[in-house]
Amino acid sequence: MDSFFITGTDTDVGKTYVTAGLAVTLRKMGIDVGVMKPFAAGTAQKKGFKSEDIEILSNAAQVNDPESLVNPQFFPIPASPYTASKKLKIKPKISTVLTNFKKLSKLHDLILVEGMGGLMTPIQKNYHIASLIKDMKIPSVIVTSSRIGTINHTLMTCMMCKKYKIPIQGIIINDFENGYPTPQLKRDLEDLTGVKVLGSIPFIKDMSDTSLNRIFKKNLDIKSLLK
Ligand SMILES: Nc1ncnc2c1ncn2[C@@H]1O[C@H](COP(=O)(O)OP(=O)(O)OP(=O)(O)O)[C@@H](O)[C@H]1O
Ligand SMILES: C[C@H](N)[C@H](N)CCCCCC(=O)O
Ligand SMILES: [Mg+2]
Repeated sequence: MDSFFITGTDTDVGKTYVTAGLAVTLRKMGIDVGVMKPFAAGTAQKKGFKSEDIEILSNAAQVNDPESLVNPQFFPIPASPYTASKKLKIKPKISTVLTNFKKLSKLHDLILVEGMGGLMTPIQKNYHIASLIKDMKIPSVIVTSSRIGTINHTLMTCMMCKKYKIPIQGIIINDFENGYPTPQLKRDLEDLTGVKVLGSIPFIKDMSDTSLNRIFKKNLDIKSLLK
């Protein structure tokens, strides 16, 4: 069963929320889901995982994989690995990330890998999130918002995926802020990109398993995701 790299049009577009919802829904279908966030950045949590994203994803997938495996590198400043590693004079651990991904793939049926920022977030000078997806040899899922302006961001992201020859399994609209009506946005994005929109996720008030499973089963074409 294929793993997926959940990328997005930007930071804060909802990759974590969408990946968590997918993890719960696939787990409830009996799939042994693993999660990974190769690189994370920001203010480290005082307890548990440094990255809040990893805490959310591990809870959603109900896995006990160690932090060192699921999040090989955490940068304690809110920036790309390229910027943070220059500032902190440390090297991004790309080979560790790829080794860990292989290890996780042996432990679970599939891995949901969450990116960081957008597709062209630099990890080092000539190596971006897009390069990492290529090296992981897995298809992408693009999370986009419904905000006015999302069409430009989504088209650029799809074009760069095509340039890097990264397969796109589908686009997921994260409709948590007011913007375009989602049926119109779905129609326009599919027409403009030729990529299937797998569905649209509304504002999520309750991140419980029951709530996420209900919302994602109702709003997403999971069959197309897994085909
Ligand atoms: N569907 C949603 N319902 C409610 N709030 C949402 C939703 N999606 C995103 N948010 C809000 O937006 C914030 C950013 O979302 P999220 O952390 O998923 O972004 P991200 O793309 O994972 O960012 P990063 O690049 O830092 O990993 C969340 O903390 C939450 O407050
Ligand atoms: C700290 C933030 N929430 C993300 N995790 C990192 C976003 C990197 C963005 C790089 C860029 O400016 O494009
Ligand atoms: Mg995130």
